[in-house]
Amino acid sequence: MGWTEVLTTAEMRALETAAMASGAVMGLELMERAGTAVAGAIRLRWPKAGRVTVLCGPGNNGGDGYVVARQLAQAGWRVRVLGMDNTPGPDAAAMKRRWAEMGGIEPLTAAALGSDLSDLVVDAIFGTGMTRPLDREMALVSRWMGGWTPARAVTPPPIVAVDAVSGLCLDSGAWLGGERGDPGGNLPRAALTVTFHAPKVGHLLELGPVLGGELVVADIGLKTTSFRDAEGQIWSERTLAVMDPPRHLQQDRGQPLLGKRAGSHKFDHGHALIVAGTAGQGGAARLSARAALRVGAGLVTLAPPADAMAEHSGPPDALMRRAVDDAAALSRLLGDDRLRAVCLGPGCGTERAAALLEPLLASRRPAVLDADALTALAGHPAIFEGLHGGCVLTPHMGEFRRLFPDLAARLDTPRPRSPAQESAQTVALQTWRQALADMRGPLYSRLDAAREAAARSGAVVLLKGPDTVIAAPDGQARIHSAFDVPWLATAGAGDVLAGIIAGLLARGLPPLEAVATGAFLHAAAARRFGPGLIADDLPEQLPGVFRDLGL
Ligand SMILES: NC(=O)C1=CN([C@@H]2O[C@H](COP(=O)(O)OP(=O)(O)OC[C@H]3O[C@@H](n4cnc5c(N)ncnc54)[C@H](O)[C@@H]3O)[C@@H](O)[C@H]2O)[C@@H](O)CC1
Ligand SMILES: [K+]
Repeated sequence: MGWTEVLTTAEMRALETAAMASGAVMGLELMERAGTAVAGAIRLRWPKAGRVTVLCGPGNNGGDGYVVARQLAQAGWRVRVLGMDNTPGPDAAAMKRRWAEMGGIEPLTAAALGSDLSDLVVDAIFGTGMTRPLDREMALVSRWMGGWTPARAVTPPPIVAVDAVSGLCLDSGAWLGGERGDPGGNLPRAALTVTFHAPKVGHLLELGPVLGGELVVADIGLKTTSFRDAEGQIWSERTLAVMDPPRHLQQDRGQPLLGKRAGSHKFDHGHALIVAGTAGQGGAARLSARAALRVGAGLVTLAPPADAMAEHSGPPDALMRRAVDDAAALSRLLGDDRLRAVCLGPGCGTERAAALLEPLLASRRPAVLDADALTALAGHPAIFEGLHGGCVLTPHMGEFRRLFPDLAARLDTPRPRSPAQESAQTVALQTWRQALADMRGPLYSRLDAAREAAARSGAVVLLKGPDTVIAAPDGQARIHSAFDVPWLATAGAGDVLAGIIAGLLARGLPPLEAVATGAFLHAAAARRFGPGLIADDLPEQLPGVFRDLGL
């Protein structure tokens, strides 16, 4: 499967609870499997047994650590364990006792680590239970893992994180207690993170991919536990991420999703209208139009005002042109229902965008609203009210901030857990709904923000970034993390993305699928070109991307 389910920490806890409640598995068994998976991943990558230091926290993450210690010792590693006194969970305490029969446990302090000479460090301090910033001592331990000691900077040994680098919020990918978006000095960077059952949201957003290194998702036998609530409903607020991109594009219930059928007509692939702006601003819309053509829309029409038409006379010749001067002209044009999708915003000018938004929204046509259209929406609440489920908003963080200032502000400020939420964690969870309503991550995430924005606007929202987040009004979401293509951050790349999505909407993809597929194709085009990319190169890479996908 190309799309992988991604869980919040609350969903993971609820899944574990459901599995145990069904009698399918016991907590101790899960912990043994989790620790075994980590030890196995280590032995695969470091086949020669060496010296390892395992840092064990107070909860089940620490419990996993004691299992890792035991298994590596049995495999011939020289194991040093540093742990905490307080291990209240019965499973973790049991694993700690089993390790204590084999070796010692030193107190987990930065001073104890100062002289450590191991080849590898296993970070099993905190995992999905991480709810607040590290205390002073653990912050020092964390800085040691990041290569800092009071005396000097050292090169730390490779770090293997159990579930996450301790300190990372697995719901948001932010560093708990740190400045949002700032990787800061001396944050530990793992060579390998082994997580269980499914990736967590925080592995894919913000600092998650930066600090986590290679991500291995280990099966611990929870796959048969269905993702349903107590009433038997499949939970609909699903988050999926592209982990294994190519395959999901090929088949959709047996039909080729992007391939074209032999004998089809150009109108079978839809007609996209790309609105352009006044003279001097046309490049952006032309990039969008070229992308819509390359992604396979049957017809693409560029619509500048009449006095800017001359500027748009150049290639590609496949592009049609039609002057649209005002709202009335757009209304008339949209009377042709073969025009299946519209792109409004790139190089459009805010005033023109505001004027054209009204007839566009009234037509209920699928539409990508980008750039100047987003600025226009932010300035006209009455127009914003007209957004509908066929609309796609593609803001970068600055535009998102203008459209949803309160949501952006919540992303800036760490939201502490309320005492009620903290205690809810200790209560046995009975239903998915209860679990998910009671518990949210300690930090508000980009996923939370995109979901709320989608629910509020009634449109599909794509929040741009190297960790692109996409949310639909019904709560479904997609994450497209593409930290490997930093050269995609180039002028005009957003215009191309808007055009790709418009082209896919014209081809009849439902909005959420058009947006998720568009984000994937956009990154794949950039990846295929490599460094040195300019936005003009992106549409030209799409045929190669399609060939690579076997379409
Ligand atoms: N949920 C599951 O299905 C499974 C969980 N397992 C492991 O269990 C872990 C989660 O275990 P826990 O829920 O016990 O949580 P953790 O082991 O992540 O954290 C332990 C406890 O530390 C406390 N804490 C949080 N932030 C702190 C801070 N800054 N300073 C001091 N204390 C802090 C919390 O009260 C938390 O319960 C996962 O990350 C994973 O490693 C695995 O054993 C396998 C299955
Ligand atoms: K950890």
